Amino acid sequence: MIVETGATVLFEEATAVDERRVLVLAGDRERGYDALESILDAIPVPITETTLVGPEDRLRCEHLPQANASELLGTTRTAIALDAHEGLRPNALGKVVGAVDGGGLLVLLTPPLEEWPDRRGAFDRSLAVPPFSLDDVTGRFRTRLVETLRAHRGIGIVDLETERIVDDGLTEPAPKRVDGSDGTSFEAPPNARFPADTYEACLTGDQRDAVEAFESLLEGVDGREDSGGDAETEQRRAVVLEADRGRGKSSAAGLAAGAFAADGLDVLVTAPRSRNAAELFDRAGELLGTLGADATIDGRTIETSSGGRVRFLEPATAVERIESATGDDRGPADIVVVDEAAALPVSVLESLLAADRVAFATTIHGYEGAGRGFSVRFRDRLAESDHEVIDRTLVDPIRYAAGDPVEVWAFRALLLDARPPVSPLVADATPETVAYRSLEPDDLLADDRLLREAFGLLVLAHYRTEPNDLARLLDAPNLEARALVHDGHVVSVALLAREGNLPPETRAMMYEGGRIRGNMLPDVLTSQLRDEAAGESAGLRVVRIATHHAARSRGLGSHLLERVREAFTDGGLEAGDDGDGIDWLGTGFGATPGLLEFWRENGYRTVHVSTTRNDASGEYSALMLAPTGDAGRELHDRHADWFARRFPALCTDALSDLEPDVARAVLRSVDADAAPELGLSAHDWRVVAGAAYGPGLFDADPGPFRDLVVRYFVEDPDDADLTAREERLLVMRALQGRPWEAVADRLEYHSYGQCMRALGGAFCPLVDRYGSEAALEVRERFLEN
Ligand SMILES: CC(=O)SCCNC(=O)CCNC(=O)[C@H](O)C(C)(C)COP(=O)(O)OP(=O)(O)OC[C@H]1O[C@@H](n2cnc3c(N)ncnc32)[C@H](O)[C@@H]1OP(=O)(O)O
Ligand SMILES: Nc1ncnc2c1ncn2[C@@H]1O[C@H](COP(=O)(O)OP(=O)(O)OP(=O)(O)O)[C@@H](O)[C@H]1O
Repeated sequence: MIVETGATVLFEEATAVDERRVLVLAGDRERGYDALESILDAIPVPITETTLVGPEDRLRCEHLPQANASELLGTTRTAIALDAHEGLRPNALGKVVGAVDGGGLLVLLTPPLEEWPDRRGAFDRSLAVPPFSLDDVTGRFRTRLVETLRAHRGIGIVDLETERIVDDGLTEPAPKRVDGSDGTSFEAPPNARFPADTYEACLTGDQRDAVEAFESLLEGVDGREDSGGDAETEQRRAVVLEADRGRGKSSAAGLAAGAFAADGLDVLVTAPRSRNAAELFDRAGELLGTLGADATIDGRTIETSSGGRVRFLEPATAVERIESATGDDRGPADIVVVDEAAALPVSVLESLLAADRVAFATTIHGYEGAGRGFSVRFRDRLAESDHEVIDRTLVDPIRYAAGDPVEVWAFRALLLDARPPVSPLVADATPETVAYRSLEPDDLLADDRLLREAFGLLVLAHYRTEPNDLARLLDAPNLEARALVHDGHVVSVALLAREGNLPPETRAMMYEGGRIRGNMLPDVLTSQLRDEAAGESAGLRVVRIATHHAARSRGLGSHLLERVREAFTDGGLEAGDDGDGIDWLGTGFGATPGLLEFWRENGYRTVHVSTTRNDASGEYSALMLAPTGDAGRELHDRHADWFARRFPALCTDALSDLEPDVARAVLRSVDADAAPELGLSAHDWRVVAGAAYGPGLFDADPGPFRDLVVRYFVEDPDDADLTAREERLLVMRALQGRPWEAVADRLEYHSYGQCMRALGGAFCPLVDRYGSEAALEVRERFLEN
């Protein structure tokens, strides 16, 4: 009874001020469910607006397991209950909190709070990376979470064991407006192209500005003149809406989509799941209703009598339709709208840029959605594209009132807004001013500023840091974090994972196709590259490294890697009880020429390139090793040899679309000792020298040319006889076998013939350097003529 009353009062306060409240039901699980059912009966929330997130479908409302919490992204629910008894995925918590409506309640079902940190759940099992066991996983993330639940406003706590309300969660706020608006009504801007109703439907000034930004997409559509009056140059355009959750960006996109459709235009909407675009379709349908447009709504397709349409397509289908559009064909739509863009892989976003007019709506701190791919990688690609980009940021909250205490709590508990130190604090950092330090989990737990700076740096610099990573940093037994600090502020940070050192049974299991947690390098080297001994030696993988953007290119990243190497190798401070240290350092990352160069400079050498692109970054991954002991040297050497040998075959197959500059940097980062012996026969040499110096043709027998190219790049990476363009030509034509026309076009040779001659010319220095007697004879013969 006490619990229902407490919950009702808390819910009423939430409703009165359009804020959210959290209610923690701590104690026995069955009692928790009993209490939850009576609460849901007591508060006036329809079952259709309630979701249970947990392992079992126990209530009459919608049910989702934590693993599927992404379905809630971008949706709005009045009450959500999250059952954390069998474990809590931090990512799921982030997604769930973001979907609760103003005036709504999040109910957390937890074990007794004092015991919760020590309870191991399903998520903890994912942190128990071999050779570590579940007992090695700690409960610091939950310790911190419980502290924040106790400390923050707006969070009620019920002790189910004593049936006591420990904290009523009431904040007794001053009364305020509850319709989500700031009270203003919005008028259309002068010369607006959208109907005035579109603007009048907006709830904040930010949303109005966002809708206005969409008007720019009308220019040039369907023969409409650009505002500059130049209809010939059809400027491609992109609108980007950024906001924290619940600021009304999907709704702004929906209002614009409705206005486009009323005007007879075809709008294609895509998002990770059709459900994520629910608000967008609701607003579009409502606006068409207000406008009195004759519209039919059928699921995720709205059609208007003026020939307009708003329809949803899955991202893959949308990409396929957009990319297959050719020439004058405008493609599958006049305008493409991408909702929850941050939750889509960068490669998909990039493909969507094939559309002339495209809008992206994305969250800023909501990296609970998918990581920071949008800001970290995609922003650069967008800037390089020929789209004129219009940015709008929506600040004022709509889903819930400004100052909502649950948003404040979620940001803190999951570090959604963690940032690196402000630039002036680290602007003067150099390798001479910084100190190397270990970021021990207990230190991070005790020092929130240190934790925020380190985690904030990782989030900002990487496309895939999420709340689960915060828990990993605090609790995973295989992870270590090290940093360089300047005046106590984190300026460079590295996340390190212990890998390898695996017992024979585990290695055999991997070799026979079994899966293993963590251990990325041994796993790939064993399962894909068929080396059963790969997991034997002990290594340390640099999972992530980042330097503050205000202090890059001063040698700090390299300094941190050097300090890590010293500490973890023979005789180093962190070399372990036996003082023997690790056998190798390693890394794996989305390969770009700059990063490959960074790692090469630091002594790491490539041993593998993935055969598929990384979903989130759209890049191929490079795996690199830096041996620190004999066992590591052996592991490296055999893999470097195998890699150099297989690379040409990969280039005509899985890596046929690898960027030529990445291929150049990959080969240059292979250890020179792995340069393949040239087994060219006298005849092979006559073919190669004949193409370089005489009338011979590469096409007649490409094999010997390929070996030569690999040798050229690997053997002496710092000594280039060829220009960058010639090297790209070697990669694209000789290694990847791309068609002559495509190569000539991409490298801007005037003709196919000129491109063929250039390839022959590019082999001259290679014949000069490596050619056998037979090759040199051919050369002399043609040079004399
Ligand atoms: C496993 C992984 O984590 S891989 C991902 C690495 N991290 C990131 O990409 C996050 C963003 N980037 C960064 O934080 C930094 O640029 C780091 C960590 C890569 C390098 O840190 P820094 O302190 O700048 O390193 P340092 O000064 O020792 O070396 C810089 C050199 O690396 C190379 N380099 C590093 N990154 C790049 C890049 N993106 N593009 C081009 N060159 C690069 C360059 O040669 C550069 O020298 P230059 O600026 O004189 O041309
Ligand atoms: N103009 C509007 N008219 C009516 N309701 C609106 C309007 N704008 C926003 N809302 C309501 O406010 C809430 C948040 O809006 P919306 O989903 O568009 O925001 P968002 O920034 O896209 O949020 P998320 O990041 O969670 O996807 C929704 O419940 C939506 O129905």
